[in-house]
Amino acid sequence: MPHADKLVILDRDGVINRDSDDYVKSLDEFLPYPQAIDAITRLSRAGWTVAVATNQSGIARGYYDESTLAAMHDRLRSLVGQAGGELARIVHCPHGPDDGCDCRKPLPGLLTRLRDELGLATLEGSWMVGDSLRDLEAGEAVGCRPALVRTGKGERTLAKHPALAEDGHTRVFVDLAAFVDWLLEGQP
Ligand SMILES: O=P(O)(O)OC[C@@H](O)[C@H]1O[C@@H](OP(=O)(O)O)[C@@H](O)[C@@H](O)[C@@H]1O
Ligand SMILES: [Mg+2]
Ligand SMILES: [Zn+2]
Repeated sequence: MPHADKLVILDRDGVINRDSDDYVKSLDEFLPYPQAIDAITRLSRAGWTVAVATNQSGIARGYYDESTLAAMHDRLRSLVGQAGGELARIVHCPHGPDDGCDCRKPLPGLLTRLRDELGLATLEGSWMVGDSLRDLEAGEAVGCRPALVRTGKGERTLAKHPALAEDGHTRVFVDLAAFVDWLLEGQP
């Protein structure tokens, strides 16, 4: 049974796989970082629940479709599975900025969906790991602890919002592997 204090919610592009300013539009462009696959595996094998919450406005923009996205996520699940790990859920927002949905980060709709689907009463104390401010804002809206990684848009995020590194609340890591190293070190 998942527990909020042993749940890590990951942004996808720029955290799990290479991001692109031109969007990740095909299975060939979906390039998971090996360190991220290993990190997810280490987390899940240590008893943590790992989920993914990703904005995919490229669908609304017509750059790719749901079946292409599903193929990327099948690839991701199989890479993690082959490494001995597990992803509990992958949820995405297919909408565009002007669609007025409640699930496009920084709105927390993807995270409350994860909370409900995982049968949790709250996400208080869970981790939200992202490369963009909107990821962290979505997490904090529902009580998640924010962690920023420097991969993907992370360096750009820090350059635009330098206070994130000094706010004493947001943890900053070079990549997902470094976050998992830190998180698991602190475990009994
Ligand atoms: O980082 P996550 O949430 O997993 O996914 C981000 C992607 O959906 C794309 O989000 C877009 O933002 P807009 O949706 O155009 O604002 C751009 O930042 C793209 O570079 C990026 O690939
Ligand atoms: Mg991202
Ligand atoms: Zn949405």
